[in-house]
Amino acid sequence: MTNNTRLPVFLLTGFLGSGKTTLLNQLVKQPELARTLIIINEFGTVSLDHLLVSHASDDTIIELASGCLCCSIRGDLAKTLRDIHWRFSRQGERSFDRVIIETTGLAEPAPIMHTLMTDITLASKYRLQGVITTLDTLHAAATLDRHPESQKQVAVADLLLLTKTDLQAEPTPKLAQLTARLKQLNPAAQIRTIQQGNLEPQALLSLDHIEPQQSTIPLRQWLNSAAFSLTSLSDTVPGQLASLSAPSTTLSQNDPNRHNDHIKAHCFTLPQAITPGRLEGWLNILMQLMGSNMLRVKGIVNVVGHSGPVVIHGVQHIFHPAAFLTAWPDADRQTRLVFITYDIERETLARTIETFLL
Ligand SMILES: Nc1nc2c(ncn2[C@@H]2O[C@H](COP(=O)(O)OP(=O)(O)OP(=O)(O)O)[C@@H](O)[C@H]2O)c(=O)[nH]1
Repeated sequence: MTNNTRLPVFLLTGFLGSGKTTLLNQLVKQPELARTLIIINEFGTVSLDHLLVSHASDDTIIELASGCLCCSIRGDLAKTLRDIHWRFSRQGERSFDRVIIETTGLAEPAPIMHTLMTDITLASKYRLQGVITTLDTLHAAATLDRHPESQKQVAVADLLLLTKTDLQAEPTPKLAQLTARLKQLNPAAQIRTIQQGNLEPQALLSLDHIEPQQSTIPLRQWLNSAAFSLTSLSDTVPGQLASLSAPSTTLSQNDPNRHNDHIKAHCFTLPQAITPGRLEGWLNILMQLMGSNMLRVKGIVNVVGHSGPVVIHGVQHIFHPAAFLTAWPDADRQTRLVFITYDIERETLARTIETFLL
């Protein structure tokens, strides 16, 4: 099925109390989002969030309680998504046009994304249009320090929303530091500040998480490798591994690297075309060796024998089918690979590239 026929799904994540429900409440009041089905997952036996979300028609809120979506009740989510097509139909007409899934504050988004990518029935009916992560500006720095889940929520986001900025009199150095840290963790994500959940629906509707071959977002913008290059160490030229091993930045007080975040963003540019066999072999090895720590991998690859770029995109050990585009968007034919990793250093990635890809 094409993008036009599959239903968009938005994943709303963010640490406990960071403003997910407040945002959802504002969004569902917007006419543009009227035909939205909401799935709320709460951890614990008594769930409250679904009571807090007001919606035009209450029967378009589904609550998945007593377990966390990313672990124990992923099957429930899959079943719910399979069933809602007929459950929410009136006289054969589906009564919703999109789905927003609000996760628990402690959920890791990647397993939920995998469910959407790997379940054949779901993948034929739904497409992930965006991952939105809320961060409470007052507590986000400490939360990122203490909770790897929070870092992972940032790493896979397309849109990062900094909430509760109204509680600070004016933009503070802390807010600037937080923004710099988020850019370090996920250079390609958009970052916005919001107050009391106010966000124009278009901010969601314009997201385009995957499938650049059908996307309205230009390829270069989708990859956004320029953002990675700005914040990562420096582009790698094969054969210069010695220089890669040396620390290349001096950490200052304001440097977001000083937090020792486990998550890092890396970008590699490779001038030469790559054979299909090597690309496949390298991807297999990469996934076998470090799949679970590869939070996000995206690439535009110059493959020998193809007139256009081959686009790769994976979340942890699961890759979307590669897309073979017919033409390059501009004269630049270089392969660009961007990674967001957990506890994987740049040198390690560089070595796999040099050894198995080149
Ligand atoms: N001042 C202020 N308060 C906010 C803002 N956003 C959310 N809050 C408040 O923060 C508290 C937590 O917000 P929620 O929207 O419930 O957060 P959540 O992420 O859904 O929380 P959990 O379901 O516990 O994970 C509530 O009391 C909200 O009213 C904001 O922008 N400004």
